[in-house]
Amino acid sequence: MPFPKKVKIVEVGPRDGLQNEKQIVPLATKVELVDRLSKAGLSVVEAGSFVSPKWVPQMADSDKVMQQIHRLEDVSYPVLTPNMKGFEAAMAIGAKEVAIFGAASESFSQKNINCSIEESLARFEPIMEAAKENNVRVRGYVSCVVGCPYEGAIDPEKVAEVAARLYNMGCYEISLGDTVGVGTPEKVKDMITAVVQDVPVGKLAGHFHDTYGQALANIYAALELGVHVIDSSVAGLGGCPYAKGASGNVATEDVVYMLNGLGIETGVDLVKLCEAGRFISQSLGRVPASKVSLALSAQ
Ligand SMILES: CC(C)(COP(=O)([O-])OP(=O)([O-])OC[C@H]1O[C@@H](n2cnc3c(N)ncnc32)[C@H](O)[C@@H]1OP(=O)([O-])[O-])[C@@H](O)C(=O)NCCC(=O)NCCSC(=O)C[C@@](C)(O)CC(=O)[O-]
Repeated sequence: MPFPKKVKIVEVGPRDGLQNEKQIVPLATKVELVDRLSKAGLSVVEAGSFVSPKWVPQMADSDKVMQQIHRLEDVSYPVLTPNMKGFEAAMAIGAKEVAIFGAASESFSQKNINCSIEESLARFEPIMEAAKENNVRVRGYVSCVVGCPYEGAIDPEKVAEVAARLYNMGCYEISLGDTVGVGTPEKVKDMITAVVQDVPVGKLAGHFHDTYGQALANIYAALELGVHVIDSSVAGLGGCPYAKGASGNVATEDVVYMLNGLGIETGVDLVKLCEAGRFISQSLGRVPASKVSLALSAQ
C-alpha cells in the first residue's frame, strides 16, 4: 500500500508523557507545554486525565490545566476518562473529546484500572451513551497490543477483539498501544493485520513506546499498512505508571522528522516543536530524549 500523503499526529506528552513523573510538575508548566504544542501546529494535544488522584497524582490538576490553556479553535484537547466520574468531571470543564482506555491483557487491565477487560467495557458503555448525548467524541485505547509486562506476548486476535468492541461501541478512532515498547515491525504488522479484519485501517492509530528503540521502525511498518494516525510525545516524555520499565513514547520531533523525510504532511512546525520539547525538558531538569532535537540543537 502507498504511504499516506498526510499523517495526523496525536500529541500525548502532557498526559502520557507527564503522568509518570514522580515530582509534581507545576500547573503553569503544564499549561505552557500544552499551549506551545498547539502553537507548533499539532491538531490534537491530549491535555490530561480524569482518573483517581490516588492512582495517578500527577494528573490531579487536569481540570485546572483544561481551564487555563488557550484553546485554539481547530485543535482538539482530549482527556482520559476511565469511568462516569471522570467523564462528568471532564464535562464540567467543557471537554469536547475524551478517551476511554482498555487493554488486550487481563493482568494489565487489573493493574491499570482495577477491573477485568469485560468489566472495563461495561464501564465504558454509559460513557459512550453520555458522550453521544453531549456531542462529545470518544477515542478508544487498547493497551498491550504486542506484549504485556505481566503476561508476555499477546495474541493479535485478542487485540482485534477488544479493538472491535471499542469501535462497535462508537469510538471514532482506536489507538493501538505498544505500552511496553516490545514490538518489532513484523509483530506489529501481524497485529494490525488481525485488527483490520474488524476495524477499518483508517480508524486506527499507532501508539508506540520506544523502550527497545523500535518505535520508528514500528511506525514505518504501520504506515506501510495504511495507518495514518500516530501518537507521540514531545521530547520522548513518558512511561506508564502500571508498566514498570516502560520508557517514553516515541518522540514527536523524531516522528515529524521521519515523516518530513518521507514527504508526508503533518502540519507541524519542527522548530517550534523542538522549542516546546526543550522547554519541558529544562523544566524537568534533563535533556530531550529526541535524537532530532539533540541533533538540531548541536548545529
Ligand atoms: C479507574 C480507577 C478510577 C478505578 O479505581 P477504583 O479504586 O477501582 O475505583 P472506585 O470506583 O472503587 O473508587 C475508589 C476511589 O477513587 C475515586 N475515583 C474513582 N474514579 C475516579 C475518577 N475518575 N476521578 C477521580 N476519582 C475517582 C472514588 O471517588 C473513590 O474515592 P474515595 O471514596 O476512596 O475517596 C483507577 O484504577 C484509576 O484511576 N486508574 C488510573 C489508571 C491510569 O490513569 N493509568 C494510566 C493511563 S493508561 C496508559 O497510560 C496507557 C495508554 C492509554 O497511554 C496507552 C498505552 O500506552 O498502552
